[in-house]
Amino acid sequence: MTVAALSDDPIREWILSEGKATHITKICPVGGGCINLASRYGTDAGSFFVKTNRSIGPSMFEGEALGLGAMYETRTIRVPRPFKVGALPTGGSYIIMEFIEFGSSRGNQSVFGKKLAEMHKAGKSGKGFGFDVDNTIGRYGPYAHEHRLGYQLKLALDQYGDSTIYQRGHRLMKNLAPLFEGVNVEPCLLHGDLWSGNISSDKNGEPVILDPACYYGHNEAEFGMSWCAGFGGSFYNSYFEVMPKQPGFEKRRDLYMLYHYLNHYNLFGSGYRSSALSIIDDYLRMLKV
Ligand SMILES: Nc1ncnc2c1ncn2[C@@H]1O[C@H](COP(=O)(O)OP(=O)(O)OP(=O)(O)O)[C@@H](O)[C@H]1O
Repeated sequence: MTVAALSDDPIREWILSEGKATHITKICPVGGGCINLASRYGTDAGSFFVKTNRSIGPSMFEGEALGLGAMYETRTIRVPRPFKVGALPTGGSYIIMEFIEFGSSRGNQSVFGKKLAEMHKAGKSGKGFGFDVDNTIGRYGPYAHEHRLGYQLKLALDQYGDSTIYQRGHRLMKNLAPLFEGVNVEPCLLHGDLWSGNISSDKNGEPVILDPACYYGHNEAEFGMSWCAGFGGSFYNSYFEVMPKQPGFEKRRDLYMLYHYLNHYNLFGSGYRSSALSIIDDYLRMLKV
């Protein structure tokens, strides 16, 4: 067996071979991200956007590339096309993707709603719920709530010893059926982490979404971050023209937010606890359980 030597600079190597550039004109840092180092590689074959991470192996970027690729293939909303993920010789990993020239605004809300709905409609799963890899937001199986909510509840118990959240959350999970009466939940391709930091527009004003945590799930779960996404009336109106609103949508809205509040509680601490607990308590009261 021959083992290919890890190139000194696999990013450069890819750009100058499969990337079809003959030379790299300049490399500029791109600000904004907190976790990874981002750069623009300018070449005679156009620009490439590259993120590197010094400590984590390629798995995180593989998840990102699979998600971007799945969304890209729907040919609906604009996302950067992923090109290559690999390991760095110094440890860590990189992702190379299409460079997008961003515009100054977030773009037209009603176009955004329509395109997002088109993605949900086109991105149907052949394999049920979940995704091929564990991405940064976590895995999800056919019993969506048990997997996603159950995972966050267990984390709150293990991490903070929060048995109140854990027990009440489980009581809610066992009693969700009335919220889904008459609803046909089909797995759709979701961005999975749709808040304003991941929503932008290109220089033509076309909406662009970035940094996904994709999975196949109920389309309504995409609005679980709406408390920091700023979706307005025109966004929802055009969304529902393509993906009609299902009965009981309003009753389930907080349930899908609960997952993200719990995730924030687990990641960032007790500031998010009361929001999560009050959603759980409101449902327990409403469902009389
Ligand atoms: N495909 C792209 N083309 C051009 N610029 C991009 C592209 N993707 C992201 N950017 C810009 O690069 C910066 C960092 O990107 P991003 O937020 O994806 O990095 P990150 O470190 O993975 O994210 P975060 O820390 O927010 O989780 C942002 O300012 C973003 O606007």
